[in-house]
Amino acid sequence: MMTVAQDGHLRFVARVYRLRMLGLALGALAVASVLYQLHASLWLWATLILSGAVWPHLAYALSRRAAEPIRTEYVNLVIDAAMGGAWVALMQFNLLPSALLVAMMAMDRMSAGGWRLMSKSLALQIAVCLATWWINGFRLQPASTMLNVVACLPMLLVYPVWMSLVNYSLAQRVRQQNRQLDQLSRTDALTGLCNRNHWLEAAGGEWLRYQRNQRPAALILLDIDGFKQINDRYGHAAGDQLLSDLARLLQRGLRDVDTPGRLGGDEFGIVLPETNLERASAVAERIRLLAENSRPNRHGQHIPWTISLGVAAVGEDIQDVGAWMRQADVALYRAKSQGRNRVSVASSGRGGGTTTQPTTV
Ligand SMILES: Nc1nc2c(ncn2[C@@H]2O[C@H](COP(=O)(O)OP(=O)(O)OP(=O)(O)O)[C@@H](O)[C@H]2O)c(=O)[nH]1
Repeated sequence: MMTVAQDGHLRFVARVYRLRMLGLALGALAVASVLYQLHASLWLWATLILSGAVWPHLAYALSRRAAEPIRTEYVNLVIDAAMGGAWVALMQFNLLPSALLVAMMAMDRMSAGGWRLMSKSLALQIAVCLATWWINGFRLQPASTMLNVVACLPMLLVYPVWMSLVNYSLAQRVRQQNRQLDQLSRTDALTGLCNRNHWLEAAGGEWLRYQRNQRPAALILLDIDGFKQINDRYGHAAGDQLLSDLARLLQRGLRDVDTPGRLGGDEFGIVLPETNLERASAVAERIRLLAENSRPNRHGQHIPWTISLGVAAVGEDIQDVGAWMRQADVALYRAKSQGRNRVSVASSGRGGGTTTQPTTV
C-alpha cells in the first residue's frame, strides 16, 4: 500500500511532467523559429523533436519507477537545464528565445527546488552551453527577427500563467493541510472533543475574562464511575464506545458556547462561560441524568453506567486556572467518595461545598 509520503512524491512527479510537456512544447516552437532561419541540418530538427516529444515521457517513466522519485526528478530537472544550455548555443545566442529559455527554466527550477536546484542547474547549463558553442565553432547571431518574437509569444504568455496556477493550487493545498493539522493538534482522536491542552486554553480564556471584566464562568469536571470494571467486564472496545457516547451526550446537552473536552482516560471537563455556580450545578445535574438514563445495548449486552461531577465557579479567591481546576477536582473527589453518580459543588477555594444526591439510580 502506498504511504502518504509516496503519494505526495508521485503527485510532485506528475505535476513536473505536465509542466515539462507544456514548457518543452512551447520552448520547441521558439527554438524551431531560429533553426528555420539558420537552415539547420536534419539531425538538429530530429534532436528538437526528440527532446520536445520524447524526453518528457521518458523522464516521467524514470521518476515513477525510481526508488526515490523526487531525487530522480531533480536529476531530470538538471538534465532539462543542460539541454536548454545546448539549445541556446545551437540557436547561436539568438537573444529573445535564449533569454526566454533561460528565464523560464530558472523560474521552474527555483519553484521546484529553491536556490540549490536553481544554482546547480544554472552552472551545468552554462557549462553545456559553452561546450556546445565551442563544438559549434563559436557561431554568434544574437539578433532576433519578428518571426522569433512571434514564436516566443505563446511561451511568454501561457507558461507563466500556467505556472502561477500550479503554484496557487499548491499553496491552497498547503493552507488546507495546515488547517487540518491545527484541528488535529487540538482534538482528542477517540472522542472528537478538544484535547486537554486546548481545553485548558479555553478555561484560561474564561479566567482572564473574569480578571478583566468580572464575567462569571464555571468549570465542571466529570468522570465515569467504575470505568475500570466496565473495561474489564465488557472489553476495551466497549469502554472506548462508552467514552464516545459520553462525548456525544456532552455535545448534545450543552450550549454552543460551552467547551467540553477530554482531559485524559475517562475524565472530561466542561468550560461554561457566562454561567454562575447555581446554573452550572443545574447543567451538571442535567448531564448526570442524561448519562444515567442513556443505557446502551451493545451486542445484546446492557451496560449500566453513571458519572460523577464536580463544579466550581471562578471567583476572587482563584489565583489561576490551576487553582480553579483544583477546586472542581476536590468537588469531583467528594462526589466519588460520597457514593458516586452525583454532583458536588465547590463553595470556595478551600474545598468546602455541597453534594446533590442522585434522584434516580
Ligand atoms: N477503554 C478505554 N479505557 C481507558 C482509556 N483511557 C483510560 N482507560 C481506562 O480507564 C480506567 C480509569 O479508571 P480510574 O479512573 O482509575 O477509576 P474508575 O474505574 O473509573 O473508578 P472511579 O473513577 O473511582 O469511579 C483505567 O482502567 C484505564 O485503563 C481509553 O482510552 N479507553
